[in-house]
Amino acid sequence: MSYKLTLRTLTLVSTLILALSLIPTLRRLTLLTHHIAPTMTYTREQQIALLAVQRAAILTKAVYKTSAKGTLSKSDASPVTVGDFGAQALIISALKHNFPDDEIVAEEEASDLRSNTALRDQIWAHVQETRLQDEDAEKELGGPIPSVERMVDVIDMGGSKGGASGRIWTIDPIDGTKGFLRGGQYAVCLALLVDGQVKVGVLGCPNLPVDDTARLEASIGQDQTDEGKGVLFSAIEGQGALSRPLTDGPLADGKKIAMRGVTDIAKAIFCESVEAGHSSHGDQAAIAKKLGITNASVRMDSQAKYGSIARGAGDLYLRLPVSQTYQEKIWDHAAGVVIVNEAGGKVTDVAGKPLDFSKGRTLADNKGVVAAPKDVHEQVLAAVKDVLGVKA
Ligand SMILES: Nc1ncnc2c1ncn2[C@@H]1O[C@H](COP(=O)(O)O)[C@@H](OP(=O)(O)O)[C@H]1O
Ligand SMILES: [Mg+2]
Ligand SMILES: [Mg+2]
Ligand SMILES: [Mg+2]
Repeated sequence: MSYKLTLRTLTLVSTLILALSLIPTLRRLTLLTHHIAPTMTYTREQQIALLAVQRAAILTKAVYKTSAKGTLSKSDASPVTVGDFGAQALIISALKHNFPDDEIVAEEEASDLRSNTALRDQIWAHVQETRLQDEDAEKELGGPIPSVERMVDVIDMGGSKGGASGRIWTIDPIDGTKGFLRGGQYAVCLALLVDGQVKVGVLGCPNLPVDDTARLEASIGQDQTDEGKGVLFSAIEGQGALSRPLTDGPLADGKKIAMRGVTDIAKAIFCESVEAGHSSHGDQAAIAKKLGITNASVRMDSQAKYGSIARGAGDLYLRLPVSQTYQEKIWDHAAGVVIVNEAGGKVTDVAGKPLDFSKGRTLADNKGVVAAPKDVHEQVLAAVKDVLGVKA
């Protein structure tokens, strides 16, 4: 009896010792699956980004339909509207709820709203009204912002300096604000940088056709209807690029997109900014001519250009600098670049260097943008260098 008891005690003690000795290994394993798995796949980040962009686009569409868009002129004479502020508030609120430790580089800041309470209240009215129809998805984003004061504070949470380390989200709540005001193209843009590399990108383009195969059309501005319009582009580094309809309801499934194979560069469709002050239409025309391209350029505002070439509606996007001092902003390119790369494209500056997102809020080490299918990028870049060289 006492022998049996000792044996049982011994077995119990040794099982206990074994279990205790396994704890560090088990803990390491859980940490591994917890930390490495999500950051390697970025599925959750993409899901939240898609929903956040979708919700922000619902707001911008509602603002577009109102006559009072509350346009202010910023210090660089560029416009900002109720739509830009409201979309930024909703996106930051969703990011803070899901990823409280991540940094945020966003285009807008709230100082004007602290003195202009009329504009602040106009934004608040839209922010309060905007919900995702899908209640679970709305909950995933943390639900509504609780007060107008909180909304103003949230808008100001995008002031990170950016840089080469850690997780940094970058937001352009309305890219192509001038296009938005004209009824042209605009995009709600969100991307995640990890140690200076773009890992996830989402573009919401309410005025592009849903149909990935629709012919690319110049879109300077017209009265927009929602009929057949609205697309969400997304990409995770190394996992391809997707498009899906941008609706007000539950997220549709994504479809893989790819750039067109260009066999004859003379037949390529190239797109550029509407605004002549944002890129050199003259240099771009000279480059197209050098490549034998006779089709007129397709002019449209915003990163809708990146999305359009990524799905093969166009082929090239040229953004040649107009000024030697202007530095491109990271939020104007991050999402578009990962989407084009993942669709089989290549994006560099005019010197052939990849865009470097690790330099802070701007692409301080780059000048201009040349985006093309991988196979023809070198040929396009040679024409760019030729034209710029001739000018110098
Ligand atoms: N001088 C300049 N050169 C290049 N880009 C400029 C510029 N001045 C403003 N921009 C940027 O051009 C963006 C629009 O690009 P596009 O011409 O392709 O539509 C603007 O984004 P916002 O509309 O978000 O302010 C703004 O950041
Ligand atoms: Mg702006
Ligand atoms: Mg922009
Ligand atoms: Mg903007």
